[in-house]
Amino acid sequence: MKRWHLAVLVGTRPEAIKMAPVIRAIEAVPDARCSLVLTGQHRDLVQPILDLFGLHAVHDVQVMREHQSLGALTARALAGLDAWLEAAQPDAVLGQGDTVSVLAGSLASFFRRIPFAHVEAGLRTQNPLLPFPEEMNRRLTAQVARWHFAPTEGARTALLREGHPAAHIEVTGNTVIDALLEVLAMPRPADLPGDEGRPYVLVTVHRRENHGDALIRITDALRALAARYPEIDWILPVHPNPSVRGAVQRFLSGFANIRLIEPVPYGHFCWLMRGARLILCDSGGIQEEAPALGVPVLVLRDETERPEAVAIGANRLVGTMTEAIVEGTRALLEDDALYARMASAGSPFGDGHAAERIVTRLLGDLRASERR
Ligand SMILES: CC(=O)N[C@@H]1[C@@H](OP(=O)(O)OP(=O)(O)OC[C@H]2O[C@@H](n3ccc(=O)[nH]c3=O)[C@H](O)[C@@H]2O)O[C@H](CO)[C@@H](O)[C@@H]1O
Repeated sequence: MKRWHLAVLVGTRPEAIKMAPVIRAIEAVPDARCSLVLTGQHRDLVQPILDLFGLHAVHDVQVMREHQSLGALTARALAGLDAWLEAAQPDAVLGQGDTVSVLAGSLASFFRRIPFAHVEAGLRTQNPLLPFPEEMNRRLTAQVARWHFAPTEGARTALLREGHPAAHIEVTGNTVIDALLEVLAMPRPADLPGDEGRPYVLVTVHRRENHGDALIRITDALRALAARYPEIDWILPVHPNPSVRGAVQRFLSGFANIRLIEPVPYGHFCWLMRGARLILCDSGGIQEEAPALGVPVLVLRDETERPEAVAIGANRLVGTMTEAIVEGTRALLEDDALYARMASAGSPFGDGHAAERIVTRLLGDLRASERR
């Protein structure tokens, strides 16, 4: 019996979270095996996720260098992945989302004539520059992908509009919901930052287009909110990116109820989200996870590629202007009816079985192509 060799590429924290269920699903199939390959884009944030889900990488391309440009990073990832693909010759490669790692991985696979499967395909803002460079990374990846695993009907529609064949698109739900449900089925960790019994708002910010002035306006809003609501803790796991860390530490240190903490391991973070009164963030994954937990999100961006959660009223775009953030947060904290509507709006990103659907479709097509 042929044993199908599938390679999964992972560069950053969100890719590790979203591909962990896919790797597990591949490993559960008797005639398939999985090689996990890291690019090393977020080494420190990825390893704890691999440990949490019991995963081991077979190779790390180690792409990161100090102060390198996006071009240099992409070139290093492309060359490193190409060398691994030449030696390993997998039957198909899977990559997720919109990072430089997925762009380099899809292109490297194309050059080696190995079919590429794009997980979380079809997210679009319609603005090629926002978010930068992710919107272009995912559009380019779609050009070379053989399979587009779309999380929602809206993502499928976006792919059809760009001319991708319907037969190559499958709506699966987002694998982040698989990962979230798996973590919440594990025992709750005892030592969570929000365990002191005080209500708290969770805040994360890291998007490149929010570095600089937008981040300063966001910190202004958080200081105003912390002063206005002293009974609430404002908990910020600070992203390791130096542009984020510098501004956050400079403008938010030294306030009694603003708690700057290190990034929280995913196994803890899911529970931290679940216990939050609300979440302010520019993160993509959190916009998907929080509605499944019934926690309202105010999105610190002007656009989102996740309009489904905004359309049903689970999330709201507040942008990055200080007043709008303060006002949006005030409304949610003080208007119980608005809060209840957002918290009970529902979860549009899947049922926790996305990974199974992806692996079933992919292996089905590979087996069928062998018979032909
Ligand atoms: C433009 C855009 O939207 N792109 C997204 C982007 O990523 P993102 O914006 O979702 O990235 P982050 O916010 O860094 O990660 C989020 C994850 O991290 C968990 N988390 C967070 C803080 C913490 O302290 N501990 C944690 O565990 C959290 O629960 C969540 O699951 O790239 C992905 C890859 O291609 C894409 O899929 C995805 O479209």
